Amino acid sequence: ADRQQPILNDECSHPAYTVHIVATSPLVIYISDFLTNAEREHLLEVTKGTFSNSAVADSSGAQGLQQTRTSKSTSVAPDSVVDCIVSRALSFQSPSLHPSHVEPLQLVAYSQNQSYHFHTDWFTNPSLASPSHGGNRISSFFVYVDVAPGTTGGGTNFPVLNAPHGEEWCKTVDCDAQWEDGLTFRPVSGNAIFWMNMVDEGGEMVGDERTLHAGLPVTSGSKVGMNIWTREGSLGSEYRGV
Ligand SMILES: O=C(O)CCC(=O)C(=O)O
Ligand SMILES: [Fe+2]
Repeated sequence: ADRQQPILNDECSHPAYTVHIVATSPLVIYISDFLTNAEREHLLEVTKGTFSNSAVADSSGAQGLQQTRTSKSTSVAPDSVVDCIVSRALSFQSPSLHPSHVEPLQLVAYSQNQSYHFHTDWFTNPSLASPSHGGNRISSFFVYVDVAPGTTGGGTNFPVLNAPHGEEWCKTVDCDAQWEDGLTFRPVSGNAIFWMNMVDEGGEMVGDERTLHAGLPVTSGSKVGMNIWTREGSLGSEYRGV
């Protein structure tokens, strides 16, 4: 009777998330309710006090601090809840995708006036996409883990992509944005954006320039997001922290 009760079930049950295709080239999919509230709280709890200034890889491949990314980041250590989220992200993509293709999950926290300038998640520097790195980042999930009530700004903007038409999109897409600014997702807790970073060019997979995106400045409130990056191949164990 005095046995400690697990906070969450270890069975890894998945929420009934819903998906909508936003674009087919590049493939962009919007996912509602990708995380449960219990998972969101768990991620915040296990990373509390571990955030430090976000790094960016420069053209030489070196990781450094830059004004283009003013948020704070942390890696999430694997546990049963985290592994369950990873398995969800894997099976979303393919039933045959091996967990070794996924990078350690990263949380990124923005407070007022913080942002992440335009970038691609795939690396332009081949040294960061070598076979031991599992090649390049084939896909990205950006998950809104926690958006404070009343937060303004903090959308995720794809300047080269077109916003889908229709009133029904306006909860998830910023319908007030200028057409020429491209596609901007509103930050909504628990929801996620999935996209493919690479495209087949004559039989070779290359980074897709159209996946350029930014984390727009949070103008008030705060936002915590999570990156789930999948590599083309198996990531060496030294990069998976195991
Ligand atoms: O904050 C966002 O909306 C996007 C963040 C992002 O693109 C990243 O962390 O790679
Ligand atoms: Fe990104």
